Amino acid sequence: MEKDAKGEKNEAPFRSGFVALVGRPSVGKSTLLNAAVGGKLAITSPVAQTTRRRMRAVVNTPSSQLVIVDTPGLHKPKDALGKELNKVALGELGDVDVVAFLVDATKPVGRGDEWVAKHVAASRAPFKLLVITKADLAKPDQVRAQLDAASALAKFDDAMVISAKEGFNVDSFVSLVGEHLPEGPRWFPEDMDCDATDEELVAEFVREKVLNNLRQEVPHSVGVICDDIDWRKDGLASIRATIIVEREGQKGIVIGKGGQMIKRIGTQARHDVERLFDTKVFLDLQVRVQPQWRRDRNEIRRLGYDYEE
Ligand SMILES: Nc1nc2c(ncn2[C@@H]2O[C@H](COP(=O)(O)OP(=O)(O)OP(=O)(O)O)[C@@H](O)[C@H]2O)c(=O)[nH]1
Repeated sequence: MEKDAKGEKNEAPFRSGFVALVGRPSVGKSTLLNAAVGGKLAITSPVAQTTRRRMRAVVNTPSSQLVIVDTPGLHKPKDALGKELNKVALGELGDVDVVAFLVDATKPVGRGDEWVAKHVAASRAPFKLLVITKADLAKPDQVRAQLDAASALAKFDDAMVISAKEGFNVDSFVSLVGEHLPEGPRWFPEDMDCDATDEELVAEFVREKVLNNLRQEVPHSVGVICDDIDWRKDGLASIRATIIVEREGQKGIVIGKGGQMIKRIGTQARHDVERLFDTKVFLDLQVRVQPQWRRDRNEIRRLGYDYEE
């Protein structure tokens, strides 16, 4: 907490948001992501279809929470599949708060970098950071030349040099990015030290939106289950989730007049889920009344809460 000239407390706002790491294959994206998290991936998705899905990790600091999304290495597409993969990686640039463009210190800046940089330049992300990686493998002159060459590829808001392998400037990367995220809440619990499944994350987002919109009316008697995530061939995700309440009256409140409330909850949750999964999402929300579900220990577990005997 900072104090201003009058000695009054001046609390800095908490910041949170999404960060995309982009760059050519093998530039060091995953290594940076791992180093930033400190070896412990709070949230990862090492599941099937890794080509379509990205790793994501949550980095917590006292003043910020970064949700970092790793992308498949970008390359000039040679075929339809390459195009498809690139589309996934590039889609990420559309809706993140920070884009970090990684350039390998040891490889001459080339047409591959240029090609990725063009997309970075076109991104709407409010903060674009140039990161020269693998500094431990390059001489200072080489790093400087690399900085100059890469800086000319697009308009960056800042630039830095790191070595994820040696931990050099990784903390600075985290704090610089953190400073440029929008004000916002901690999306994920700080002590979340286990992997969360995609289903759990979706349920968490939906539940958050229900609580945000209906703070007074539907207190803790609401649970959310994500019933199904269908990763479609076209890269989109079709998701079904159920909001569970204890009484009919609560169901009406969650649905709202003419379905307005459930629509609002769905839109807000979908937006978050799309940012997290980095793909277009269809989110189908149902509301189910299940009296006293909180007394059913299996149901509680199914809803993702710990049940203590
Ligand atoms: N010496 C050194 N090697 C590094 C550093 N960062 C990454 N590497 C190495 O570079 C190689 C590629 O690193 P990755 O992190 O897998 O690269 P990536 O960008 O995620 O690769 P793709 O998933 O193919 O796009 C690995 O062998 C890393 O060990 C670094 O700071 N220093």
